Amino acid sequence: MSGASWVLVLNSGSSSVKYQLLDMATERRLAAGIVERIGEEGGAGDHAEALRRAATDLKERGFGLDSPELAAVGHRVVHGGTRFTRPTLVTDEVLAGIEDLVPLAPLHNPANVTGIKVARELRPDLPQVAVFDTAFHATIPEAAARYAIDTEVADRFGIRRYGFHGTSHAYVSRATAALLGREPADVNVIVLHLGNGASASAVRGGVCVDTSMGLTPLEGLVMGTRSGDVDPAVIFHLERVGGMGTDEIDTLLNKRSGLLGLCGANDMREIGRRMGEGDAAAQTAFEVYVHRLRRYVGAFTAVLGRVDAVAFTAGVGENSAAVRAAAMADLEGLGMVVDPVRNAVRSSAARLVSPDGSRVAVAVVPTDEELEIARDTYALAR
Ligand SMILES: Nc1ncnc2c1ncn2[C@@H]1O[C@H](COP(=O)(O)OP(=O)(O)O)[C@@H](O)[C@H]1O
Ligand SMILES: CC(=O)OP(=O)(O)O
Ligand SMILES: [Mg+2]
Repeated sequence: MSGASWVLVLNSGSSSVKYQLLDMATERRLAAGIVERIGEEGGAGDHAEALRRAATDLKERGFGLDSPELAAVGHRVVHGGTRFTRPTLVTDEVLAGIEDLVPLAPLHNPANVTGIKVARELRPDLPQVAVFDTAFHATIPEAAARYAIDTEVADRFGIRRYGFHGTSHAYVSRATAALLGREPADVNVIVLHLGNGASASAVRGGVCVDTSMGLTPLEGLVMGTRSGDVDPAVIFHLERVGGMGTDEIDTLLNKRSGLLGLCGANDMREIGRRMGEGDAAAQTAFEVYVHRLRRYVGAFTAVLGRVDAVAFTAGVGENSAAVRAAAMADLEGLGMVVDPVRNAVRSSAARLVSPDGSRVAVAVVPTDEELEIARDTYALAR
């Protein structure tokens, strides 16, 4: 490859496309944007149109995708199954492999496939790299990855814990070690990625050993619109007693549950405001959210045996002092303490919120999935 050093990163979600252009010679962000409300009124009609809007926006800002500086396009792909466990150069065969995984991630993988197809059309000459959310979790041992159901059935249908948000868990666990001035191999970290989707991971010496999401991004923590853990029998009950169909229950648990289902709002800022006004449903939603989080902190403390750091990241983790304080309250016995003054500081930098000399460092570590994807992409494409 020539001296081209720009990487375009595409993160195609179920209803939005986030894009960033980075110059990997300096790791500087040249431009970033988002096309939201895909398929809704006032938004782009579909993902293909959203990507064309992104290309037009970049062109207007002086970064046309026809530029010879563009070296590669990196795509966030949510589900890589057992087949894709590292960043992968996209070929026709790889694209077909990603399409094969659509049944395991029906909300996410179709958008990722469209993103790859449109980017290939725009620049057929460029390497396209798929970076998988599941890849960092490929090291999770069998004891944590296997569900206790009939092995033959599980293997036939690919039912196991895959885990998601892997680029974030990888990036944040390394950045946490750097914040502590230690090597990733020397630290055990619990990473709490709390965005719209939310997941926790247990990272031992840089290697992921457990995570809260499972076969799909539905399991685990309470999320903006997803329920996280429920007794699987809730589904049978809704079918048999509630007369609901499979798709209806899927939509209920993925899109009408979590914080939204509990109080009608999926944004933690609004929940905070409503709690200030004495709204009981918002208070309950907050408490259910925090209780689930604490359960996973406890579980992953046991999984790791020794915890050096707890890292809060993504929209809620980076911005909500209230969630951090509540999640870590009364955990002195586990060595986890939050200093209220440090916790109240607003900053975009990685920082400690625990007092100096704490047994466990509690930290806010901003994630950067796009930079991580751009690094993986550039490393493969150049
Ligand atoms: N200042 C803030 N205080 C509390 N929560 C916030 C704040 N800013 C953002 N959030 C939360 O972060 C969520 C979005 O997180 P983000 O990581 O950007 O999501 P995504 O999964 O879409 O990447 C919002 O829905 C909101 O709940
Ligand atoms: C996998 C997943 O939950 O992604 P997001 O948080 O982008 O919805
Ligand atoms: Mg996110």
